[in-house]
Amino acid sequence: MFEKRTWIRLPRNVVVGHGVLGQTIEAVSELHLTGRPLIVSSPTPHDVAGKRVVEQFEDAGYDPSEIVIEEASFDAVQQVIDHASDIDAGFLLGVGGGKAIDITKMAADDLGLGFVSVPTAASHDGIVSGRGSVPEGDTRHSVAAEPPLAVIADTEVLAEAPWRLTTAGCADIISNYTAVRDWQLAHRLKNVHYSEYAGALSQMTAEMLVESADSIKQGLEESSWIVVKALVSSGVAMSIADSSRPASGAEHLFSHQLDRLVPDGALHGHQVGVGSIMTEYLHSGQKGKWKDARDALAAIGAPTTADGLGIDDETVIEALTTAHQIRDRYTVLGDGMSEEAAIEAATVTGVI
Ligand SMILES: NC(=O)C1=CN([C@@H]2O[C@H](COP(=O)(O)OP(=O)(O)OC[C@H]3O[C@@H](n4cnc5c(N)ncnc54)[C@H](O)[C@@H]3O)[C@@H](O)[C@H]2O)C=CC1
Ligand SMILES: O=C(CO)COP(=O)(O)O
Ligand SMILES: [Zn+2]
Repeated sequence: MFEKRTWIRLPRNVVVGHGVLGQTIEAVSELHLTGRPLIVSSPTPHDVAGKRVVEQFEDAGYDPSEIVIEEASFDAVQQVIDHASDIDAGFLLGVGGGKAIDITKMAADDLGLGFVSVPTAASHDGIVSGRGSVPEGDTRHSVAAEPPLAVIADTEVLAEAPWRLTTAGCADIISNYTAVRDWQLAHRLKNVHYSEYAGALSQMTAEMLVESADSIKQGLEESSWIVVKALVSSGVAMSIADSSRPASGAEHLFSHQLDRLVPDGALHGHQVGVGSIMTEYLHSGQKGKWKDARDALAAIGAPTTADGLGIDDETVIEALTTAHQIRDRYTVLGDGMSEEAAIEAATVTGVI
């Protein structure tokens, strides 16, 4: 008997473009959500977009409530759950960068409520995904979470965000190359399930972004358009796979480990980008494609070195040699790199 099943959860409305924040009510009312909206944001996103979202709900006769979270943690998720329960929220909107959006989607999952994603930066590909990623102690939990029913990505808001957030989003996409290579390796060596559709979409998204590098320039709203569409596409790949595998391999393990070692270090996208230069080298050796990864990152102005991340060489080596411990995900790091091999990889690729 044929027993395979797949259940792909995707947003119904993906609204991207100049000024679309002003269409929040329109995009949400189509979803037939009822009850009080709870708007979750962090301090800056609250100022640049959250307030406007709240005002729109007030003007439209809803009774919105809001909460501004300060950090990405399980405590913050709990704060949102408690607040939503206190006010008897009907649905949630996450307004901000990757952390605010992840916290909202995890809280929505727990509460069994609908969730709408309102990114204020094109900095990460969790905009659409049904995964939430929050550190806890020594580990990183990427858990199934409520995927957004709608995404409202205003390119005017995204273009006004600091440019480094956009280059971080580009680097998060460029890292899909190595993520897919790790996934294929895990499939061959460990029989991990591999989705051809999700793998191909993730890879194609990275290729299209790299091909558009010339049009990704500071001050051009068009750049935010190109990047956010790639982020959406990468998130869809994760939804198809029902896993972050298409967009998260060893380069992400490296970044998650850096987050532990240097809590206020560099942006997620920038860290995974530098990680992918080294893991590409580990996959294909000195004559392999690591220079392509480095050049693609350099072309859009993302860091390619430890210095560029503002992280010292020793910490890079420590993160590389311990990254395999962060979660049960087989990658090119196998059961761990020796210190000598890590120094070699980081030195040959010019990261340190
Ligand atoms: N769930 C998923 O599938 C994914 C989750 N992530 C997670 O997302 C997080 C990284 O997201 P980021 O956005 O890089 O970090 P973040 O959410 O900390 O944002 C970075 C900074 O940008 C600020 N910011 C956001 N919008 C702004 C604006 N318009 N103007 C000025 N400042 C603004 C934020 O306040 C924050 O200080 C990580 O925790 C990562 O693990 C990343 C990719 C996928
Ligand atoms: O950052 C991500 C994809 O870009 C999410 O991956 P993680 O599962 O490693 O948190
Ligand atoms: Zn990422």
